[in-house]
Amino acid sequence: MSIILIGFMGAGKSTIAKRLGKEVVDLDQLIELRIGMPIADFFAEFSELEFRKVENEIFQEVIEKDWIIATGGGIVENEKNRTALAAHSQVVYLTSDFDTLWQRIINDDLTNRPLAQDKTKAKDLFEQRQKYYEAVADLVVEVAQKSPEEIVAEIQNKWRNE
Ligand SMILES: Nc1ncnc2c1ncn2[C@@H]1O[C@H](COP(=O)(O)OP(=O)(O)O)[C@@H](O)[C@H]1O
Ligand SMILES: O=C(O)C1=C[C@@H](OP(=O)(O)O)[C@@H](O)[C@H](O)C1
Ligand SMILES: [Mg+2]
Repeated sequence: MSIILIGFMGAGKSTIAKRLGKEVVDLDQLIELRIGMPIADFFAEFSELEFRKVENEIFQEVIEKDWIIATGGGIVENEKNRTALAAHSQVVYLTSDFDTLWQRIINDDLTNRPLAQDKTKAKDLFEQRQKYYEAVADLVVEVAQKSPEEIVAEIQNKWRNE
């Protein structure tokens, strides 16, 4: 089994996953390939519900493979996904306080997050999801004030000797 990264928007899932090994997939990138447009455009043209259908379908496909997976922050909203994550043994929850994540989100010029347009709504989402992340995590890594390299080392050390 390989590592699956979960956590709220801005936690560093996409950044860290690509540093953890060679067989890495970013679920959002696979989704954009499948839908043929940026996620933000898909939300606007169709709906979040339609996005979740694609996200859940692709997640169930990739979790069967032995790839390092960077999920999207909302993967835990679906119960079937949570069940699959709970059955997995290397789920890493990248966590931090909301303000740290919000600063990263607003400073991120490369990714347009449709669910991060309103700080109050994003904070509500952050609070609603904590219990789901915590319930399926095999390792919880605080990411504030740590470099990507430090976070990668912390994750690799967890399973190095097992
Ligand atoms: N350890 C870190 N320290 C500082 N900035 C980071 C760190 N990890 C990621 N970032 C930055 O935070 C933003 C979100 O990172 P990203 O990997 O897209 O997060 P996620 O996939 O969890 O939404 C990006 O601008 C990225 O460069
Ligand atoms: O939290 C969410 O619901 C989402 C997070 C995004 O991924 P990142 O967490 O990698 O930004 C992306 O899947 C989409 O915008 C929805
Ligand atoms: Mg990401």
